[in-house]
Amino acid sequence: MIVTIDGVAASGKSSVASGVARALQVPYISSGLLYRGATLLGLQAGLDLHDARALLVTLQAQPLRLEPLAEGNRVWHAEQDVTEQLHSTRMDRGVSVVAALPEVRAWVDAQLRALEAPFVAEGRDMGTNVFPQAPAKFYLTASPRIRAERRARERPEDVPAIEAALILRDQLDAAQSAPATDAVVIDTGPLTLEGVIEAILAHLPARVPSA
Ligand SMILES: Nc1ncnc2c1ncn2[C@@H]1O[C@H](COP(=O)(O)OP(=O)(O)OP(=O)(O)O)[C@@H](O)[C@H]1O
Ligand SMILES: Nc1ccn([C@@H]2O[C@H](COP(=O)(O)O)[C@@H](O)[C@H]2O)c(=O)n1
Repeated sequence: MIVTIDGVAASGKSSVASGVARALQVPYISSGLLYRGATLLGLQAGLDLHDARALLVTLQAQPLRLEPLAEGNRVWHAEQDVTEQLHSTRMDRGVSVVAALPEVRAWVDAQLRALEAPFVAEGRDMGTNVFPQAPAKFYLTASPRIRAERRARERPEDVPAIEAALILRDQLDAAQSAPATDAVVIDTGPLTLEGVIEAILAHLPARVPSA
């Protein structure tokens, strides 16, 4: 069984995916972490983030590993856990450039498709491109202001600056962020985190066929 949860930036995808996965007692997969990991390697190597060839050479020479722990996914680079370096304003600015490169997308897709189901996968194109065969698909939205207010509780930045950055990232990610035609779209704005998780669980068939 694969459940996909896609959506716009900071719509709650990873928090919701974690809660749904916990309820189903399966792992969850944060695909965005692989794009963030690729961005980190590019920045550390001083590469032009538009240079797909150089990025791929770096990724192949220094593999990244996604560890889908229930309490929060981790990313390993060789023997080093680099997860804490992946969520910052600097990383948010660079990641959409890297994620627009077809070669990097193919690299991430291959990593994800190699994982053994069952799991809950969250990102932008889990339901459309990576796991189109998934039997249960969801797409999370919320207004930029609400998302910025939520994020401001995690980062010491003001709401308008976060909101502007989220709107920009949504625009840069638009090509890969359309909801699947068979996804259930949930506006998380009026819902609590627990409310979103419950809404998704309520939509799941009692027994989801293997995908
Ligand atoms: N329904 C909700 N009600 C209140 N807060 C929420 C809700 N959903 C998510 N949050 C909070 O919003 C913030 C962003 O959530 P989260 O990091 O899960 O989003 P995301 O879509 O995975 O973000 P990103 O795209 O940047 O990786 C977190 O602080 C989370 O606790
Ligand atoms: N399936 C995906 C997932 C992510 N991206 C890109 O990575 C960035 C970070 O993702 P978060 O989920 O951590 O926000 C995101 O802004 C996209 O650029 C993607 O393209 N496809």
